[in-house]
Amino acid sequence: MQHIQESIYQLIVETSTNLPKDVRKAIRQAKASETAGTRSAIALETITNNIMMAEGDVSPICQDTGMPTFKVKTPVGVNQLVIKEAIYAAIEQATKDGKLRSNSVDSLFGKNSGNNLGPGTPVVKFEQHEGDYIDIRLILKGGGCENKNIQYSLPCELEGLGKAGRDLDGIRKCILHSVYQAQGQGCSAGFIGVGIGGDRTSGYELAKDQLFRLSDDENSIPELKAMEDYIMENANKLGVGTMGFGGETTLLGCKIGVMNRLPASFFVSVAYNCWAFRRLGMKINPETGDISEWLYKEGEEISFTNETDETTEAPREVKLVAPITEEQIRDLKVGDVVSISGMMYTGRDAIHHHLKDHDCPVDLNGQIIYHCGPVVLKDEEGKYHIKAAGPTTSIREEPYQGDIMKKFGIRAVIGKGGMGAKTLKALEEHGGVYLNAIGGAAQYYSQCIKEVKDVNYLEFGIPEAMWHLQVEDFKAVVTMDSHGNSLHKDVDKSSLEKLATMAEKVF
Ligand SMILES: O=C(O)C[C@H](O)C(=O)O
Ligand code: SF4
Repeated sequence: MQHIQESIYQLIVETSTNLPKDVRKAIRQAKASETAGTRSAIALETITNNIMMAEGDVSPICQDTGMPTFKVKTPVGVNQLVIKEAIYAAIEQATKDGKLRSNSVDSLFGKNSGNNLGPGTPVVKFEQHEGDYIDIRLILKGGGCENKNIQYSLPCELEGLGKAGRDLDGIRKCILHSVYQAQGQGCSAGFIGVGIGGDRTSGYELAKDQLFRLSDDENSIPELKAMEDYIMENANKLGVGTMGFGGETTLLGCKIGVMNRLPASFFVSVAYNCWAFRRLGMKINPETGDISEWLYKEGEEISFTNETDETTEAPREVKLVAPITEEQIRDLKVGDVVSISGMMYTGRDAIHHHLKDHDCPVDLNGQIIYHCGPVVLKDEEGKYHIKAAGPTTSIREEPYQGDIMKKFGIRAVIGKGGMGAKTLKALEEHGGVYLNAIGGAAQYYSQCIKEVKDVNYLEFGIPEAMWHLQVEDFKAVVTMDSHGNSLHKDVDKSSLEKLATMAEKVF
């Protein structure tokens, strides 16, 4: 098996940089269903551009390269320890080469291991099979969509839908609710894997296993096929849309599996995966370790074309260069597009937590904070280069954001998925704005970053450090303004109303 490490390295690189065909097909269909010129259509344009850029540059589609999860099937007699070692070595190499972000963090002390190895990372599951080849599949599932996974214990009470009982209709309600509760925060439109039954652990495992199915396969259980079709049709009526901007496509795929349960338990577990659904696999020759076949790659090439016939009026575009004045911020309204040039500073979980009771090494008065944990490489001269840099989910900073904006005079924050009532109030009082960038579009934004000027707090690890970025024409949409308006609040409300129309029994 002398080539096994190289084969696994290729699997990791390809998974991080090149979306499988069934996923591309679903995204292409979503794009075709949106009216050109709408916010969702523009977001999908950025997403499809990003997919093509990542493939062309062999760079990560999204900066969050997730929890690497390997499923390995071996013929009887193959040494699984050798495969495990090869996986670890390939993971380390792919991290060094900027194909994976260092994502393994000590849960007690916050230290990033730097090489994506550590207790529980990566996830590797082995099974034996009757085949004469090694089957290795990999999913790179990011943290933002992982946070939107949800597990229901039936019977339960669901907002909008009422009581969900221990029957098919109760399951239907849970699945619809799971899509509603994700809103745009898991970078919708998403794919869901659903596990019915099991215990809390095996239920989630079953849900994740569904993500290894092709998104256009057919369920062999008629009841579940009917449920998958129903969910695809009806979840897309919720109007959450791409990135929670509203629109026609909220769900790109739904796969449901079932297993037995205990008499006292009835779990419905849902694994939510963002549009950047990175899943590939390969068959490997157990003698040499060479790749004999790629999985999830059958069929014609799926590429994307750019629409030009805009039928809706293009949104207003405002140019911003920091430091920004309160007057400039008060002029911005939900729906405006801003194009930023000049400086912005990254800050996410660790920085927000730190700044709440510390000073900042840079003057943030009038400045822009970008919720982003980039992939960064250092060259031989010691200069940093951004390899991928899309936004992270902003709601995690909800407890701190308003106070920090006021304390340091920050005028704008960029992130994705929107923020809550506390931040909205602070934006109004202080004169601040929330800007939504397109989640997962890490290559698209990385190309707007012209230089890394400096970095602070590198001891928090690469994703959590404060990177000083010089950008040019970095585009984002105003989704929360200083006049009390929030697109996220509006979409949540209207999608909950839609959900409530689906309360009646169907199955
Ligand atoms: O950690 C990140 O960069 C992003 C994360 O996957 C998210 O969706 O919030
Ligand atoms: S930022 Fe969005 S696209 Fe990237 S991993 Fe997180 S949820 Fe997925």
